[in-house]
Amino acid sequence: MVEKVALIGSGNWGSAIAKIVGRNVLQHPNFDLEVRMWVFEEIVQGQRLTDIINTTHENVKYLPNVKLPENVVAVPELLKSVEGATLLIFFVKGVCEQLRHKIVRGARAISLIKGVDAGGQSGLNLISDVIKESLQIDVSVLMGANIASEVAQEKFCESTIGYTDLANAEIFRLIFNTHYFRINIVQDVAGVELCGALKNVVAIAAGLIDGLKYGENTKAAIIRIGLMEMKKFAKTFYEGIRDETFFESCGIADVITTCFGGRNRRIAEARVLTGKSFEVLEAELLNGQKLQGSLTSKEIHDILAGRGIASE
Ligand SMILES: NC(=O)c1ccc[n+]([C@@H]2O[C@H](COP(=O)([O-])OP(=O)(O)OC[C@H]3O[C@@H](n4cnc5c(N)ncnc54)[C@H](O)[C@@H]3O)[C@@H](O)[C@H]2O)c1
Ligand SMILES: O=P(O)(O)OC[C@H](O)CO
Repeated sequence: MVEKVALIGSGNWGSAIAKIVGRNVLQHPNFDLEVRMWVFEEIVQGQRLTDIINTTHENVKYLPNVKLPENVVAVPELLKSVEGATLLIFFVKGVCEQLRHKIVRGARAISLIKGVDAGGQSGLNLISDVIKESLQIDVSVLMGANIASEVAQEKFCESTIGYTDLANAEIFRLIFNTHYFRINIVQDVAGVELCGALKNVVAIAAGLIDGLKYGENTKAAIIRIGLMEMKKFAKTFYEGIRDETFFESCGIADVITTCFGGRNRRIAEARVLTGKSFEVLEAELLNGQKLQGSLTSKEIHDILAGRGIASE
């Protein structure tokens, strides 16, 4: 079977991954050479972003100064972007319902979205489960210590795929793995995904203490306590979470990178220094990129409060 890849989303991370996947499909047999990337259309410098990407091969708004492979094609229509696709890579949530009954039989998906879906019986849904239920397909996840701009510059890092179906994990490893972006796979979707979501909460805490100038000892304590709380949260809500997952790139490594280099840390520090709200700072400082951590913090707090365990 010929595999065909579609990227659903084209922000900072989506574009960095487009560079990797676009190149990798050219290296392996049995892959369609065209990789479609769904772009939420917007006008940038008087032109449609899709036209800019398809002529300059650069996402000038979300990943400037990085060339994308020419076989990555920006598509503004969601349904057209997934036509014939057997491997779906998600960067945005909230579009699955539009894809219901519209994807090819035998397709598999992977979510690179670091967040949760506040809903379901326990108040908490994994985004991978939302995708799985909407599309009735197997869904893996990829999370790790991966600041997009550094990955796009081909600086060495690692990432973690959490899987249920080993064959699907292996095919996704094939399209993501490079000498500078090294993939490890673990059979723990919930553990890997919750690491990716919860590290953003720890990043907000790290940014706040940077703003308060508490110093490096306090930050190290926040990182250690944060990691322990991530583990406790994951084990409270899901069975089968593996301790080892927290030592993968998606665990300790992502907590470290995000507490030093990420957008969430930066905006939380600015929150203390300026007194402005997270929403205002997101709009002022991120040029269209999204801040996940403040939203996830609130969702996680509400979920815990709903169970009467927020104080833990
Ligand atoms: N940026 C990173 O370094 C990084 C690294 C790893 C994981 N992630 C995660 O990947 C996911 C995607 O992040 P990103 O950095 O690619 O995105 P981003 O924050 O750079 O960009 C936001 C994206 O949302 C799109 N958008 C804006 N309004 C929209 C709307 N109404 N409907 C649909 N799309 C809309 C924009 O076009 C853009 O593609 C997030 O969950 C993030 O936590 C990011
Ligand atoms: O810039 P942040 O805070 O969204 O973090 C980016 C990545 O998730 C780090 O792995």
